[in-house]
Amino acid sequence: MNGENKNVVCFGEILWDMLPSGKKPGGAPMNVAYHLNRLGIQSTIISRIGDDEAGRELSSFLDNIGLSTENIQIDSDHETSKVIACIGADNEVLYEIIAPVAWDFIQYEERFATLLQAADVLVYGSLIARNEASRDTLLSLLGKARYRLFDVNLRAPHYTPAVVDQLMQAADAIKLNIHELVAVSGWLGNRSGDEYAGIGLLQDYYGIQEIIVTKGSQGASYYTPNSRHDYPAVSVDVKDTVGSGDSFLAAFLAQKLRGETSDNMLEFATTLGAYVTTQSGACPPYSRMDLNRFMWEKYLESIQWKQ
Ligand SMILES: OC[C@H]1O[C@](O)(CO)[C@@H](O)[C@@H]1O
Repeated sequence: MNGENKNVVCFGEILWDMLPSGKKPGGAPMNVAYHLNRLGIQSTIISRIGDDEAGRELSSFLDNIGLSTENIQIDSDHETSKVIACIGADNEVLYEIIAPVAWDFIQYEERFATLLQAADVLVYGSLIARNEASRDTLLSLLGKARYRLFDVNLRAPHYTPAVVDQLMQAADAIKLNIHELVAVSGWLGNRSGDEYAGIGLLQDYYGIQEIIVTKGSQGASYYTPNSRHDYPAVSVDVKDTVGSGDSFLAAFLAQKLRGETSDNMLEFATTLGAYVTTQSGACPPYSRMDLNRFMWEKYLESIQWKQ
């Protein structure tokens, strides 16, 4: 299976990340659509921009990379989103996500439902649900999707446990980092902070079939009701970690849609996530050759090849 006939709809924010190195296109669902598209899986983003220069620039970015702007609404009352991203200790990124912005007001359109009926997967996150208007649209669309992948992506202070719970209820699969797992399973009573206890709780409470956990230097794990796969982290010289988790998710999904094994899904996801941290911003350009070279270098490092 080569994934040619598969297609994914991503719902949520599209924005400019204002980084110390300059402004870069971003927004978790847009980043996922970007990487899927680069990896040869047809994808589209449903979002909303302002009727302004920043919005027109985002539209041209999408046009240039071959992502459709057909499902990007234009808001005449709210500006295109900008996020101030600062890099803290240990390469941790701190996001100041200004509100309200155009993507807080995505309106339901009947054609989105048609789009979803033909899509293999709907990808969504929690940030888009901070405002009632986009949240209502998302909740309506969740009912139409064939398969729902929730990228938990908690961005304080833009979420509440009640809304995250609602989004969890709808999910067939979720991706979250270890801190998010501790937080979300903590709301359900997991006081130990233990990964396996947390996973068990989410599986039992929500009946979620697939859970992907990223754990920084501890690598990543993929859980189904009767299996668990682990993959170690790849060590890199980090430029910035913006969008690394989003590229991880896109690579994981691309492999899954191609019918690859769990180990291949995790391996490729970890590799692309690591590669993106060596570049600036969430959507760097790259070719198959760039990824091959990166994987090869990492392999040589792992066997401690010395010239
Ligand atoms: O979506 C919220 C923020 O998260 C990112 O997607 C990275 O994961 C940024 O591009 C964006 O500013």
